[in-house]
Amino acid sequence: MTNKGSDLLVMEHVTAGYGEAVVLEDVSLTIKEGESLALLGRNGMGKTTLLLTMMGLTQLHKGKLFWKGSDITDVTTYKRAQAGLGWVPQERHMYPSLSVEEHLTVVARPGEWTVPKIYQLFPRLQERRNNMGNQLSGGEQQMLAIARALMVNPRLLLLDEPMEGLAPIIVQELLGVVGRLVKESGLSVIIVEQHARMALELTERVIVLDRGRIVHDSDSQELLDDDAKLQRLVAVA
Ligand SMILES: Nc1ncnc2c1ncn2[C@@H]1O[C@H](COP(=O)(O)OP(=O)(O)OP(=O)(O)O)[C@@H](O)[C@H]1O
Repeated sequence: MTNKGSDLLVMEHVTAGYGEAVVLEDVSLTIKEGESLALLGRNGMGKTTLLLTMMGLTQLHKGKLFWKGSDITDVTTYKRAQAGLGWVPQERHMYPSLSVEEHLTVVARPGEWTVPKIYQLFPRLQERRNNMGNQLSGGEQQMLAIARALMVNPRLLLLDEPMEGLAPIIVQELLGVVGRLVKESGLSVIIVEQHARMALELTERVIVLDRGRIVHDSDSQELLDDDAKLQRLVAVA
């Protein structure tokens, strides 16, 4: 069960980008405890930039960010991660010389998520526990990337295109895991995904970005039920 509750992350009138270049324009967004959000939009519309901005990895031009009510606008990425923002970037950044289990233990922080609990969620990682980072398939690497972020015991998990480049059978396996995370863990999750319907089926709420602005915000089911609108917003193949 999700635990709908208080505001977790609040962005107020955020304008951000890279150096002088503005990518996000006047974005205001509130993520609540336990909420699951699909972040959709065509290529280059600013989805990754929005996640990077939450982590403090872009140039903020205007606006403010709050985490559980505290102003984190000027807080470093490291401190944001410690406070509970867990980022799973598109590039998976595995270490060839660390085993699967070492990837998990080096980042572990006290909390609900432990190695045994991770292995329950990802039995495949338990099977591969002694494999090195460079001896894993793409799907296993993605599972490990998510598992590693969970070991930090975040409150909000940011998943940037977790299914990208994976074989359909692995996508199904990963979908099952992410679905369980979203529905059972009480964690807040934001999923950036090119496969819009897949993301909508996993989540409760959706926002769509168009040229750096939020142009749609609704229940995920509502957008799933309105095919014409979904086509217009994200040009689903
Ligand atoms: N490091 C960077 N420096 C300058 N501009 C960048 C940088 N990264 C991305 N951009 C630009 O920011 C805009 C938004 O990119 P972003 O990656 O956030 O989009 P996206 O919606 O995640 O797209 P995609 O689905 O292709 O990943 C694009 O115009 C892109 O060219």
